[in-house]
Amino acid sequence: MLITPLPIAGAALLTTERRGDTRGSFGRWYGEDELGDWLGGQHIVQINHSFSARQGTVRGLHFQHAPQAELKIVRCLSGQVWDVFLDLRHGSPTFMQWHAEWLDGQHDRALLIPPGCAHGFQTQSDAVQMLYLHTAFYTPELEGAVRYNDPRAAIAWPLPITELSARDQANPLLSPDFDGITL
Ligand SMILES: Cc1cn([C@H]2C[C@H](O)[C@@H](COP(=O)(O)OP(=O)(O)O[C@H]3O[C@H](C)C(=O)[C@H](O)[C@H]3O)O2)c(=O)[nH]c1=O
Repeated sequence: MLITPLPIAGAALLTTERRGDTRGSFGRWYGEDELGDWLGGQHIVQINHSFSARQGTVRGLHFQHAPQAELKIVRCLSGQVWDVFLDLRHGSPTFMQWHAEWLDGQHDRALLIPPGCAHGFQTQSDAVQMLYLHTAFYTPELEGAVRYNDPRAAIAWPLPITELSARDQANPLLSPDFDGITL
């Protein structure tokens, strides 16, 4: 696994190998031993999957508050996404900065997103499947969100948005004096 640090502290692009043979291919996608300190002593406890039918769909941006703040590893299984995360950590040198990567089902790349960052993506094709590895259990009462068009985040979605959940449409805007979440 190649671990490439990203401009947001604690985030990385994970590139894994795909060993091909006459049957097809095999890849080791995750190894706690390979990630070591990047996991900060946390372990994967929940794995999720989503399917988005239509190009232009936006999901997010979501995060969980402490004590269920979670590290996420996200990978695209089919189709293509523009995957983005926003640093909400109080005191972080990259507070309120976002970073995005193109992920797709053909290239073995995944994003490691540290706790305290809100995550979202926009599909760039139809029929997108995403895999999410989480280090905390889903805890609705500790879920937080940033609205897709929050001017303080200024996320530059590549395409016009075609699908957005009612909940994500109604996500609150960050107050002008929001100075981050504590973990
Ligand atoms: C996350 C989650 C959700 N749910 C339920 C809650 C809703 O009834 C339904 C769909 O949830 P939601 O609308 O939050 O799904 P997305 O909008 O795709 O959000 C996800 O995608 C964005 C980009 C993320 O980063 C989050 O990991 C995740 O929240 O599944 C569960 O039952 N368990 C879970 O772990």
